[in-house]
Amino acid sequence: MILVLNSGSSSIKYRLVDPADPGAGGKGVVERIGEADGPADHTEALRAVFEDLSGGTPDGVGHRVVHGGDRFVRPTLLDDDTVAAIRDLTPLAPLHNPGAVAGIEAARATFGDVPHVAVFDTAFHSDLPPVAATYAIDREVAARHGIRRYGFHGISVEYVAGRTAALLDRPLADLNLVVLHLGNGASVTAVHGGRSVETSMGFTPLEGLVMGTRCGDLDPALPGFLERAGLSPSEVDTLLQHRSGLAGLCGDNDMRTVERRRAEGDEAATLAFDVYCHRIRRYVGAYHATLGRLDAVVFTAGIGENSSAVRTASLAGLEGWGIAVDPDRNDGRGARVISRDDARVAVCVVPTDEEHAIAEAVTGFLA
Ligand SMILES: Nc1ncnc2c1ncn2[C@@H]1O[C@H](COP(=O)(O)OP(=O)(O)O)[C@@H](O)[C@H]1O
Ligand SMILES: CC(=O)OP(=O)(O)O
Ligand SMILES: [Mg+2]
Repeated sequence: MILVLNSGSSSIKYRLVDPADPGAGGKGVVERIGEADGPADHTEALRAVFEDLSGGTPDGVGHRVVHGGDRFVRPTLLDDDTVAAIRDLTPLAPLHNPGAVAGIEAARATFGDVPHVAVFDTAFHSDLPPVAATYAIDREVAARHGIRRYGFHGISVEYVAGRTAALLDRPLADLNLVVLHLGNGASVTAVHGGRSVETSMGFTPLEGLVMGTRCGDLDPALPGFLERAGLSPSEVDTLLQHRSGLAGLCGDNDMRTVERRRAEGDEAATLAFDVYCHRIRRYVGAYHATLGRLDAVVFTAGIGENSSAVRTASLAGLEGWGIAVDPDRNDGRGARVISRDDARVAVCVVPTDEEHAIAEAVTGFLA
């Protein structure tokens, strides 16, 4: 059994995976770490996970780590040195890496005798073509600080690309895909023959699509403008990471609530929904151009898998590009093709499973 941990700043999602039997094993989430009614810290949270797993010791532990920087481009066995290196990457992923490090340290203290393996969101994008990875800024400044596009959600996107090939019954090597991972964080990736060739998140997971609380793309002059207007750098960070996106536009970061309010005619929620979908459509068009030929648009993660309204609105008006969603198929469930039979480009819904992908990676490190 492999224990997979997806540690956030205030929660630990966990899953016990039997690689030989994907249906088996328990899972759960411990939330509100550090709050009055929750566990005091990640170690105490892991104790609750441990109890829930009724005391069994896993054969290995897999950890999702969002930012691997330049150093980590494949699943990596953890020791004191690699944990320190992951901690050093915190400034690049302030929302994500601290929780991962806390989870890793607590888990290594709890399960000291088994291999711990970090699996990175950035790894799948590590060989992005230079034209897609390079920001047009002074090369020396960029080199000094390691400034380039890293890309994220790679564990999910790689897994979903493989599943899409199976769903379409075509070799992944032959497919050009646009994969939309729409969860709390949201990104879009162009996948050519199983490799990431363009992706919307960049140096950090803030760039690109509109997200639950993150702004995505904006004029790079804005942070400097806001600082000159009196906000501190950390206030600007908080604004763009936590008080933007759907939450900034309408006060709600949960797409279910946004959709309900929109159905009731709420103007702020309607604009938030429209801005969210407009941004997606723009990226689908841009990545179609990057790929030249497009075989499938793929929706995954919480919003991508569950919101038929987002899928419809994001792809509306693209019939001339060979993209047309069938309303009945769109309303169905599970992994499926939702495009019309006469459309040139397949549109797919493919549930992601980051924990399964991480468990598979850990298996390679077991004796
Ligand atoms: N039925 C649904 N309709 C619309 N949005 C949904 C639905 N179910 C879940 N979501 C949305 O999915 C998002 C969370 O996605 P998820 O992939 O679980 O995020 P993460 O793993 O990044 O925490 C939330 O915005 C939530 O509102
Ligand atoms: C990288 C990222 O944004 O992850 P999440 O969607 O889990 O917040
Ligand atoms: Mg997620």
